[in-house]
Amino acid sequence: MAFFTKLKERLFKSSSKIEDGLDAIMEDGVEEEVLAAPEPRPETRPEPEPRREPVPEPEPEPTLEPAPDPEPSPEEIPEPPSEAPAEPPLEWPDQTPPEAPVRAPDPAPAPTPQEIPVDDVTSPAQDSAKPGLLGRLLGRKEGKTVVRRVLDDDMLEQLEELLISADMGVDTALRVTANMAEGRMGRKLSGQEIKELLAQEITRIMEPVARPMPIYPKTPQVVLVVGVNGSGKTTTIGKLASQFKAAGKSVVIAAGDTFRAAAVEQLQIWGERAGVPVLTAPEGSDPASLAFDAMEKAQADGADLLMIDTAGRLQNRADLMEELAKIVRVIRKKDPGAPHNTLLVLDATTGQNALSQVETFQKLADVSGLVMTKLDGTAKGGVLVALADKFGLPIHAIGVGEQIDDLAPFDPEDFAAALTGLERG
Ligand SMILES: Nc1nc2c(ncn2[C@@H]2O[C@H](COP(=O)(O)OP(=O)(O)OP(=O)(O)O)[C@@H](O)[C@H]2O)c(=O)[nH]1
Repeated sequence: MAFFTKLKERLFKSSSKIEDGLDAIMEDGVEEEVLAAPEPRPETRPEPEPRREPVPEPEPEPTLEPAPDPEPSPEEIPEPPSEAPAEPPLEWPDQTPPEAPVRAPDPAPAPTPQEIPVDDVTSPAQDSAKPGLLGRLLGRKEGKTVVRRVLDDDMLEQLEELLISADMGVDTALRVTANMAEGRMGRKLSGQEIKELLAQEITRIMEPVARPMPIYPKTPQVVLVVGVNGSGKTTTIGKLASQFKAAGKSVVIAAGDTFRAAAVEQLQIWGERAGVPVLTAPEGSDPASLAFDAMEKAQADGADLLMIDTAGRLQNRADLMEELAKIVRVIRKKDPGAPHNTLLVLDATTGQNALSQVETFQKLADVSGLVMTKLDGTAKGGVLVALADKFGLPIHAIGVGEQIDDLAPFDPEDFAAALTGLERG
């Protein structure tokens, strides 16, 4: 699926964080596996030689025998190609800020040089630049050996920490790992199996909330769009308007954040792009009055949808609550069932903060669904899982860029695969 590829590329910061973390967890616990397993190289040569000792010539010089090169004590096996001694582990954390992973197709965000070495370097050089303490083991992994690790308490704890660091939140991370472990403790799992299990759990949590915004037969359908400043309300309205228009719906937009001239201008630009009329009011005028006018126009024009932008000033919560309540009161004079949807737009880069925004806006308005923006370029995509787990609100769409077509329906399987770095056919 084309969008999956795009999503995976865009979500790379999140996915590579979890993916790299999973790789590190696997490699961290794999010692016993590798030691007990293949890689006979170093052993084969040395062994045969010592047997030459009992040769003939029981003459002098018995001392020469032990001297030769062999003597490969079996304990040394861990030393593969002597590339990366013990130092790289110390360097690795410095070079690798929290996010900058290895697979970085996206040039915009992290200006770090790690982006380039991506696929070109398939050699040990790349491996040794990976998670530090594993340098030695990685050399060995080159072969076709499947690395497995026993699922034990230690590993579960590492998984929990990884998911928490990926912004899934403590409760969700614990639940996810507990489910992953159920019936599997003590079993040896490969990295691929772990990714699959994790993706499966994430999909399970996300599936019930993956619902497109419902479209009702009654028109105009009024969509109130709320969210803090900068969360992406304007952009999302523009993208949604464009999609609805492309689907044959007629749309009207009301620029309800009348206190910010810049916000109104932005919305007008998006309206132009989408080919949708944008109703505005003088700066500082009553947003409810604009909403009322917009409602009249939408009804008069026979529009299918009216999208109302709102202010996002959380600093003055009481004012904002009153403002939103007034908008609702006023449009209900025209249609008692309005607004039919109240979309809360959340910025994924705020991570755990998104959770408190949902709580706050649920008190301010009757939130009916979420749109999560800026999933591109953030390592905090895991917060969606926490949101789904905690609130169960429908996620109607996700924003993965600033362009008009960078809004996609939320697909739980694609998302889970992208987040965990699971390859999908
Ligand atoms: N990368 C990325 N940027 C986004 C996305 N959605 C919105 N943005 C950017 O986020 C910034 C804020 O978006 P707006 O749509 O203006 O946010 P807003 O909530 O309307 O903000 P106010 O007008 O201040 O209330 C803009 O620079 C957008 O281009 C997204 O999905 N991905």
